[in-house]
Amino acid sequence: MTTVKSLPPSRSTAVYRTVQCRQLPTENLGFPTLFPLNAGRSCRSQRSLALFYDRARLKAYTLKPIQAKNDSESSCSDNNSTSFSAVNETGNLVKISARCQILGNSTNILWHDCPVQKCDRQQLLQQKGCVIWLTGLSGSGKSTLACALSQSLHSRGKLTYILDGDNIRHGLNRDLSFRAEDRSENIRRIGEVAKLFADAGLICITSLISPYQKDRDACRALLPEGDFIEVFIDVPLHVCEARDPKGLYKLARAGKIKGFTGIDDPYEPPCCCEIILQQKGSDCKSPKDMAETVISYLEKSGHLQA
Ligand SMILES: Nc1ncnc2c1ncn2[C@@H]1O[C@H](COP(=O)(O)OS(=O)(=O)O)[C@@H](OP(=O)(O)O)[C@H]1O
Ligand SMILES: Nc1ncnc2c1ncn2[C@@H]1O[C@H](COP(=O)(O)OP(=O)(O)O)[C@@H](O)[C@H]1O
Repeated sequence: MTTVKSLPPSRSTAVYRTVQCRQLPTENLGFPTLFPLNAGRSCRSQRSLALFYDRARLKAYTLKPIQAKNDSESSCSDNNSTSFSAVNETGNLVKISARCQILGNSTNILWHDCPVQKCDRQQLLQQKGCVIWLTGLSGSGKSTLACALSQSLHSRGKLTYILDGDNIRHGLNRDLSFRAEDRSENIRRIGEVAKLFADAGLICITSLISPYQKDRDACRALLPEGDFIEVFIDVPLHVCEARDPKGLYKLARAGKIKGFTGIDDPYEPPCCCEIILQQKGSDCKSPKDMAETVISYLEKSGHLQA
């Protein structure tokens, strides 16, 4: 039977949010089946090393290589979650459930840790890093709210940064279109960047249509519990269309833009988000009032202090 190395016994029954699996050219580091079922044969090698870390307790240990005995039933399901058995330092068999993630096409990459960690940066900034994810139709007021929120938090001495879809499509994501797979890639990349900003200790505000639930969920899963705050700006299509500040709805209705969200491309409203800012009839709160609603949430959630 294999043994688990460097796995703190007190943590051994925790639910691990992410498991990164990769192969190393090292014998005796066996973790054969912690891979999606559709992974290539080479991924199932007996020489795979499972590296796992618990994002919720990032400070305690970031990445610990383990040796583990795979469970006979263990394999990643479609949503990449899995459970497996391992033997902890005290020799007890423990069950670990995890999300697993394959490290793309790269090989021989290990996590590098720094003694200055997220909690140290948060202490310096006197705030907690998080992502405020604004989602809604074009013209619903995402960019306006993002600015109002950033201004209001800035005036309270809080460090924020806005990732706006329009702007990022000028640079990092200039290669992406509005086809479904490109929208997903747009969200995935921005989700990863937002995660880095939150890890830096900033309050990162994203302003993207982000029309698909599964993409927003995937970004949520990148962050520790409570640090992804999804805000749905729930403004009816006819209101957004009447605003039409860029004239895009008009072009979409005229068939000059294909695949425009809300017209001939879907928008999936969040099924469970932290905050809904709703426009009721002709009554719409001012951007400043909406920002206050979000700030009250941040105050209660403790993100405005270290
Ligand atoms: N086909 C189509 N559908 C929707 N939106 C379109 C389209 N083409 C261009 N635009 C403009 O691009 C802005 C949305 O970019 P996002 O990166 O937020 O979109 S997405 O999240 O990837 O769906 C969006 O900006 P906002 O109005 O700020 O939402 C539009 O101005
Ligand atoms: N709370 C609000 N009440 C009324 N009008 C608003 C509000 N928020 C934004 N707007 C207006 O709606 C239009 C679209 O806002 P914008 O922030 O660009 O939306 P989005 O980024 O979602 O496309 C702009 O003309 C803006 O002035």
